[in-house]
Amino acid sequence: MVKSAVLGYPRIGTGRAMKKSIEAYWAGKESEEQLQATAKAVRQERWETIRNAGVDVIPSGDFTLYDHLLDHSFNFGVVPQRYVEQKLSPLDTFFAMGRGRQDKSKGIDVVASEMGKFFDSNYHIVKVDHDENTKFSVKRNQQLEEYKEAKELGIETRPVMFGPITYLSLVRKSREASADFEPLSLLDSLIPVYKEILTSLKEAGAAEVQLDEPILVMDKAEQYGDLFKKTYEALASVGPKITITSAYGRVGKSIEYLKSLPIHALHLDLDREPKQLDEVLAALKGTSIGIELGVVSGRNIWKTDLKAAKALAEKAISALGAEKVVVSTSSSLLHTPISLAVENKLTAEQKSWLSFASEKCEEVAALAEALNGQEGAAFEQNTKDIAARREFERTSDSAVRDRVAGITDAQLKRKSPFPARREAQKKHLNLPKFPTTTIGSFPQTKEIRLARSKFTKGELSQEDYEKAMEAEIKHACEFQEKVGLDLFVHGEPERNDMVQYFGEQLTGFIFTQLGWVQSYGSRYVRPPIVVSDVSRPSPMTVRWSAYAQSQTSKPMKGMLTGPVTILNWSFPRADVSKEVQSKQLALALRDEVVDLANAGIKAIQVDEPAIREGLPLRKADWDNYLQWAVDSFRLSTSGVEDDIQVHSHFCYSDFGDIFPSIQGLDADVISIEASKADLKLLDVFKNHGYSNEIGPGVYDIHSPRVPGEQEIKDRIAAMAKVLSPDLMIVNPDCGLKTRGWKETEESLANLVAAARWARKEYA
Ligand code: MET
Ligand SMILES: [Zn+2]
Repeated sequence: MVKSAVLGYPRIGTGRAMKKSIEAYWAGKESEEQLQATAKAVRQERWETIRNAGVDVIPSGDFTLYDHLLDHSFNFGVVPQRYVEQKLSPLDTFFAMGRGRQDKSKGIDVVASEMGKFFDSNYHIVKVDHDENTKFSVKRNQQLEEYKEAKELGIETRPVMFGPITYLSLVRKSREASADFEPLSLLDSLIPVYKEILTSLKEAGAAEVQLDEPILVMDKAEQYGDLFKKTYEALASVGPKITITSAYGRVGKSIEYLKSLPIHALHLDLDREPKQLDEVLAALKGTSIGIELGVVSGRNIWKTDLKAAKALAEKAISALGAEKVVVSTSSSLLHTPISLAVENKLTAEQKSWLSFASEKCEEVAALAEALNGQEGAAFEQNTKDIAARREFERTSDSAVRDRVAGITDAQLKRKSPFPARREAQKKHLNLPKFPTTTIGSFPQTKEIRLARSKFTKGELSQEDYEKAMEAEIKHACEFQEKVGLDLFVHGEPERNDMVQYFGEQLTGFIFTQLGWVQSYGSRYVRPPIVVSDVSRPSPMTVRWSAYAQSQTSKPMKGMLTGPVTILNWSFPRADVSKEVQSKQLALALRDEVVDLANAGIKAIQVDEPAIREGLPLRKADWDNYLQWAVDSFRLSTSGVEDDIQVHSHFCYSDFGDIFPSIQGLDADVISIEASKADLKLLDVFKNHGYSNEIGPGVYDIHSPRVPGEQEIKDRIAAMAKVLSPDLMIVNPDCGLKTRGWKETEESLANLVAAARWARKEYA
């Protein structure tokens, strides 16, 4: 019998139940008991959904109130001293590690742990500090708790954890650690903790556990044979049967050592990397290791072609036998929305193309059934739906296709090189040294959100909506005058989201109403879905930027989301390459950039925060990606005269790997995140000699904490050691939409004061 499995499920709850409850708890409006009750109900709902879909292997232990990597650290008792000192309750300590905490009246002031993108997804993990003194223990046995909780509901589950090697590969090395310290060196002291947890699970009756080792899809894991051998020999001896999962890519050469581990099964991501199956089957043949086939995508929302999946699975069955084959999701389903059933604005045709988390559960179940000889109605319907989608894919916009095919080299280049552009821009913009600016968005208050949602629902007329947005933009301009910033932004009040806003105005996208996907903590996004060719019927932002410019004599920075980011933060179509989709977007944005310049906007920022996360996980795949990603950005920004200052923004500072590409974007100014990360990361700009202007963020915007003036001065001074003061601009790490006005005003006032100090200091 072939079994079906699901690796993990969204944690956000129907109706965004968790977000509501967690944020109410933070605001002091809900008690810890109320929050835990919501969490328990959501866990029950998840398990029952998966079980009712007919899935055999149901995950537990993958729930979290913030981030599951943070849970691991916290559960292992890894709580850095700065959090211990705050003397908070365990739950508040956990949240402080995730998002920082400031309560001046109580003397509480602690910054969050570093956040990082999770593999090539738009999900963020919380990377807790580790150093050579880090000790592990079982402070909280979440896997056991959840396993028992499900069992009480009559549901047998497979507990899930990160495997120890991935855990240690993802956490952060603390600033206090010695230079040659590597978290992986803690493996020997972590293994006993895993043994203890696995032993407890076995005693509680768990037959199987799932240890997620996505680090296996990275090149470096090919060197980890000894680590895997040591770890899994130790773990196999105590616990339930172990399935190792390898989501987000291919296991590559690591199969050489994986095939001799004492494990029950190896999971493969066959959505991303179907070609790896043959090699892996050949390696596993003759061993006792079974295979779990991740054929239902955990990353995209297209209906699985069950016929094709069945053919792959049949290969595995004939190589290893049905008893050793499980059909599964390619990764946890946490990257997909919960259910299509609640979407009532999508047409029946559109719905027939798609599959969200709960439908994906039905897919794995239907696939297993078919493989076991009962091709049911669901399978038959799937075949019809897939055929209809293929039919739709054949209809295309030939004007868009032709324009992409006709892209010339000249369209990828600004008129003059940076030094000449800089002179032209100096005259045009008239900014001081250490110019201050922000990354685009200002606080999105309840009133703004209400106005937008009323407008969407038709409860607010176009005219009143525009008035409301203009009032907000006017307020943003007055605010910036008051705090004394130099390069203004309009504040983005009209944007529900930096990708959705553009998608809604372009052809080729569709939108869900409730298709929320967790980005980090209680922040969820609703990625648009690219379903056909993309073009721009009319200007998208010019109206707002021009209005903003009319409100001030300071230069206004136009604000666009870049092609690669729009694509990476959407669900891309599966029938056309990402390169083509990105270039279609780039051409649409190019027209917008030109229109903004014609409307008198002198600086234009094209945000590309997602360019790095789109980087393929395997180095061999990088060049191809970087080529089209950089070309797309250049295509979108090179249609304007030299005096237009092109900015770009990235929410990270680790450019070591991709420096030449960042330089290759040839933006006049880039802003990056730098306040939380190690300033050493800035060395790469010095070492490679970055030639254009740069604004390393001087304070963290993910936390409500207000940075002191001295703190920002120190930050600028430290940065000025690495970067040329002549080329530095001063800005926060990222946009301010998640913040409140009060803390924003205090923070920016300190930022402006620090920049004024720097002008004198480095005169
Ligand atoms: C995630 S990057 C965000 C950039 C955008 N312009 C903003 O300020 O919100
Ligand atoms: Zn950002």
